[in-house]
Amino acid sequence: MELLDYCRSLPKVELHAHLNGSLSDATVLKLLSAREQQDGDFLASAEVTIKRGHQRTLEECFQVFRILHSITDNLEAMQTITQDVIQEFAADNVKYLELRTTPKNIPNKMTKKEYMDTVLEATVEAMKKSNIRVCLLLSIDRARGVEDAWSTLQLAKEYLTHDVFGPLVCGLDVSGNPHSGDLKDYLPVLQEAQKCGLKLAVHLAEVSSDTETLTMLNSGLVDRIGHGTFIHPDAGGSKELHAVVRKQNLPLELCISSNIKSGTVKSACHHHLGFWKKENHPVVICTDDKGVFSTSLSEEFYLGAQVRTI
Ligand SMILES: CNc1ncnc2c1ncn2[C@@H]1O[C@H](COP(=O)(O)O)[C@@H](O)[C@H]1O
Ligand SMILES: [Zn+2]
Repeated sequence: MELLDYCRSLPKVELHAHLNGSLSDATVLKLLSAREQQDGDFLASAEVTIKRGHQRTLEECFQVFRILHSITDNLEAMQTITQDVIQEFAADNVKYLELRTTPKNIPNKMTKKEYMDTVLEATVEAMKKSNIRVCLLLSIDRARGVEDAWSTLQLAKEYLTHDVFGPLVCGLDVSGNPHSGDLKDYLPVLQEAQKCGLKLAVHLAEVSSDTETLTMLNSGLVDRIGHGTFIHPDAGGSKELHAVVRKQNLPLELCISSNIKSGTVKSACHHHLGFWKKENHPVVICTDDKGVFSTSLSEEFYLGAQVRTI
């Protein structure tokens, strides 16, 4: 059996997938045609996704998210994308999926609660149709400010006691452009989240940022690290930083295509998966944004097999 087919045949777990970043070309086209903007001044899906061998800077990736958000700015679109994305992961033989998304308030269109209710309802429906278990992380976008983070936490807390949605909400994610804001400003929100029993997955060291990363890790609030690209000494991380991650034995969510296509890692064989595997450190291979980076979890497993651990 070909390696890629073998990767497809494996039952898989996906722990790091942003909902709006996971839109397939088919879903983007569906949304565009629903808006009848297909041949207007709107971007075609081919300009949204980053195909094999192509690259964008992280800044350019964040411009892509803005485009995607402009076509998912209503409840109908949110229902469509949630169902499509879950169904696509299920078709890739993903059996357990943790989806993360940033609740958004769009004046006259949806409140953050309506946004999340719609995502959760669509998740329940999608699970009935496919053989997949899905949980949700509510994302805090570090570019949206601390006030916005408090309101997202408040929403997450309300779900914890909800009969149907409660068991689906497993924690918070902290993401967003790593060049925006300072994560230490979010510590009070995250402390409160931890007190409420919410697990915390935090994007850390996606770009070189030793001081911020150490502050977050020393807070004892982080349950899983997203990316951690610049933690290990070979990537310029300090010995202290490496030692803290080892001591806390914090799992790393690794997204190979995302890092290569956004230019923070040179190639699959240079990926830090190799370093952490060699240390026998807990890692999980994930997609990050399967739509934007034009990938699937099976393809990420395939790339992972090319990472050298010598
Ligand atoms: C490429 N590496 C990354 N680094 C940091 N944050 C990222 C990201 N990829 C995605 N996001 C975060 O996820 C949002 C899109 O999904 P949702 O609208 O929440 O469903 C982006 O706006 C960003 O905040
Ligand atoms: Zn991410």
